[in-house]
Amino acid sequence: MEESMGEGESKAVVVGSLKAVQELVENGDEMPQNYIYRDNNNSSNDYGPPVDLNVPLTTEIPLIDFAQLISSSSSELHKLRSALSQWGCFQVVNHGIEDSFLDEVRKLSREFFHLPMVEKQKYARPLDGLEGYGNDMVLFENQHLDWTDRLYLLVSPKDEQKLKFWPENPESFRNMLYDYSARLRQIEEQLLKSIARSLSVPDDCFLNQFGERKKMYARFNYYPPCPRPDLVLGLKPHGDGSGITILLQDKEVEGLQFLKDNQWFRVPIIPHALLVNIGDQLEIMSNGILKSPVHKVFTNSERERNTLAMFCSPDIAKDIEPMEELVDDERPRLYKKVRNYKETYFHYYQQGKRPIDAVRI
Ligand SMILES: O=C(O)CCC(=O)C(=O)O
Ligand SMILES: [Fe+2]
Repeated sequence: MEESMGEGESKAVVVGSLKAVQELVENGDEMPQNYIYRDNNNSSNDYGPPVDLNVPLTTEIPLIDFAQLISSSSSELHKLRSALSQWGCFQVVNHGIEDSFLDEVRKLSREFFHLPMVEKQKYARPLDGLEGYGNDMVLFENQHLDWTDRLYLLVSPKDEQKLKFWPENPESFRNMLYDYSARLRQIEEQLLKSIARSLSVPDDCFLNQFGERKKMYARFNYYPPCPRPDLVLGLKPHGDGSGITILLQDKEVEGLQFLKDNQWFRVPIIPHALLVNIGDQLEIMSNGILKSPVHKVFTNSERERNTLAMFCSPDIAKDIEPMEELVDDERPRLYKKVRNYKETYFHYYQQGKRPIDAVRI
């Protein structure tokens, strides 16, 4: 990481382990203060009141046909570019993964979170680690907490996998994750090529910048029902630190919202679509043409919600910077060179700040 990323202004501390949100719910505990957005008008971030129960549903997030995209249909490429420069996200259909497999992924994810706590604790994230089962990572005193438990695992490169965090229960969980990530890697590669093509830069240029040792992380998000959806968020507003993120949404329970032109929109559920969004690193590489959208997750008091986010990012040893082809007099270079962007990402993230602001020129 370049110095320019700066040290966070607040000191990072490991505050200690928290109860899983699920435990708070099951024990009927009083809501801990750190989850509550008390002064909704004076939020700690720049995106308006964090919790808003009146956000409209949008039908405008583009739907992209994967098969047409890889056949280089010019209208689909055009749609892709406009989706990514306006919304920073799209839903992809016709991606080739069978509906039944997506349902299986959802089923096994849900089953994991429904195991007894002692069983899940076998995969607990260590205090100073990223991977494993746990809840929101606490880096700062008085940090706001998200109403979510999660299982976070590195799936690529394979020789960096930490299998001790990979559940052996449910029995087919590991195989499911191997299979799902293999399928997603193909989709990721095709998408990176298509995105390049839509920007009229060489097909492989993002893939080359990602490198042979590109990273893929899986984050299984579990949002238990929340007694105060009017005061608590499932996930605070953030842009992803990835290159691109491919999200499998819950098939029945809504929760995701995107910010576009300073207005929040709820994302509709399309049961067998995958939702793709740009992360900060692709915004940087594209010199800001592709937008890493700010998004958040709201809670509800009735039903749990399960999602699976796959974060696809460049090799951390590689420098990330705007591509020369996308810098010119009309579009001067907007971002500095960075390496290992994820390293300090979480420090900004946990303070409700945008890490990408630190690399803007
Ligand atoms: O659960 C969701 O709908 C979104 C998850 C997300 O934004 C993330 O894991 O970064
Ligand atoms: Fe996200």
